[in-house]
Amino acid sequence: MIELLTPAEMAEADRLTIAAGTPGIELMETAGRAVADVVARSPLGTRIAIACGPGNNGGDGFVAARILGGRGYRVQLGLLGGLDRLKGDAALAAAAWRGEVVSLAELDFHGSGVIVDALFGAGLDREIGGEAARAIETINRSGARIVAVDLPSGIQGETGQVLGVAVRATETVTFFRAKPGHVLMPGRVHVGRLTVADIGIRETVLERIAPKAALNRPEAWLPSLPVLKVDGHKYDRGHAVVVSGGMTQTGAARLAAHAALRSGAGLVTLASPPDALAVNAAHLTAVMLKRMDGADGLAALLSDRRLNAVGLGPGLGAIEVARPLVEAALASPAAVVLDADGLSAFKAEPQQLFARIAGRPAPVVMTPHDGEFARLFPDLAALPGKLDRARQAAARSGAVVLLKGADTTVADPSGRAMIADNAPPYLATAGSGDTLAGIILGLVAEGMPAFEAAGAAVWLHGEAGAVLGRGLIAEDLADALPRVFTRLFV
Ligand SMILES: NC(=O)C1=CN([C@@H]2O[C@H](COP(=O)(O)OP(=O)(O)OC[C@H]3O[C@@H](n4cnc5c(N)ncnc54)[C@H](OP(=O)(O)O)[C@@H]3O)[C@@H](O)[C@H]2O)[C@@H](O)CC1
Ligand SMILES: Nc1ncnc2c1ncn2[C@@H]1O[C@H](COP(=O)(O)OP(=O)(O)O)[C@@H](O)[C@H]1O
Ligand SMILES: [K+]
Repeated sequence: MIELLTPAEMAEADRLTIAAGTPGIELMETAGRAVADVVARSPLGTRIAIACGPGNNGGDGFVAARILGGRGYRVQLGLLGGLDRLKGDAALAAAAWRGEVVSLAELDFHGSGVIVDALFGAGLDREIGGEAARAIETINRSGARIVAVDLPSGIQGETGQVLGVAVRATETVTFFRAKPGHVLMPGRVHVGRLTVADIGIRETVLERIAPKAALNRPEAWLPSLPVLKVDGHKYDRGHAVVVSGGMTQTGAARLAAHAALRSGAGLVTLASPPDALAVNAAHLTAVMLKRMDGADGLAALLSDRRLNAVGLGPGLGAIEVARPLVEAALASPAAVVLDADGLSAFKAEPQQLFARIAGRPAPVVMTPHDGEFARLFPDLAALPGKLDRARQAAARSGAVVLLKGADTTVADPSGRAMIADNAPPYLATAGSGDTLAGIILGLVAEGMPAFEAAGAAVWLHGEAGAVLGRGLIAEDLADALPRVFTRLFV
């Protein structure tokens, strides 16, 4: 598991380490050295400008300046505010710097090959303006290699939001663990290449801090992926149902059904309204087809408990059609994956949806994009942090919430969360979300717990996109899964 620490959790890691006997200045020395090591990938002779802020982020900058100067680099250091404003470890680091200290405005950004951004890190707590904002704009226009200390200044560590203006770094060096703001958008774009440096904080502090957010990597969910038994049977792998829309909108459900079969369900049945049976029949092979007469038909189908997971929403249709079907699915004992029209069907009365989820024995996974999210959670949609949005939505609804995008975030009602950073932009194509819903459904049908299944599906979907490359269409994604699974196990 690769934990992501909020700035507050990182400060706690710092505090616990200092309390256990490592002085703060030692952590700062190691942090500054890690920054210097990254900067020193540029050849000797490169001019280096170091922009320091008034807190400990600036302190790291002073340490890096001293180390780089000692290695023979030509270093110029500029400080925001006076030296007398520095406190604690930053003041100690500044006292050890023997070179000149100029003002930020005097720093020769344009004549430098590398700029070290040590203005603000974890302590940024408001919009940047004035002299610091002007310096950041100049840094961004400089054309130099930009190495940010901890976070690109202006990026909020918890949310990845830009507070006013933010450095666009070539590389960022952070300490101990990445922060959510390194992977959430737009932070990730400002971070550039991320190095996570060991500064001597012990792993054991994580037991005390118990962070609840992690990077979406196989370590986060692989232990929950069902292991196939040598003597296994398809009936051991679950039977998923996908509900089709009417005659002219059947493709989305078929994409999901196909993906569910690829991702793990032993059997998949497409439940089709009578008018769409012929068109569905013409397009299905391994996926089975069953006639479904409205919500009563779906309820009857799902009364067979072997059908243990149902997915609905893609192409489901208008509210009058979609809502009774979703209600029937939620009244069944099956796990439910709700997407697209299945979510929008409750936009006028989201509480009705949450009331139906509450107390269900089987899990519900909801997979909104931003638009669908805003329909169900209008007040949460304005929150600045995607992690916070997903977590609060999960807590309110009782479902696992998967909030889509380049930084797809999955959260469960207890606050556990994972953020993905492996999705290539060509995943943004029609039907891609339908496929994702199907992948989740297949994994849940196979017996994977819902939170882990949602996380695994996002990662698999992203990897499938990466394997296929530019030009992919949604139809290809599920068919790339065997290759992704193979890579997962070698
Ligand atoms: N934790 C650890 O383990 C380790 C942490 N380390 C390092 O410490 C960093 C965190 O240091 P930090 O807490 O001193 O905060 P930091 O980012 O320097 O900024 C605070 C200063 O900026 C100011 N300020 C804030 N916003 C502003 C704005 N918009 N516009 C203008 N001013 C603004 C604020 O001023 P004030 O609010 O007092 O006016 C305050 O002076 C962390 O990122 C890492 O690099 C390492 O040394 C090793 C171990
Ligand atoms: N810029 C992006 N980079 C990576 N993945 C993206 C990006 N934008 C969207 N996606 C992904 O593409 C999929 C689109 O899903 P969705 O919006 O439901 O589309 P559709 O309804 O057409 O299937 C989601 O998995 C989403 O996370
Ligand atoms: K910084």
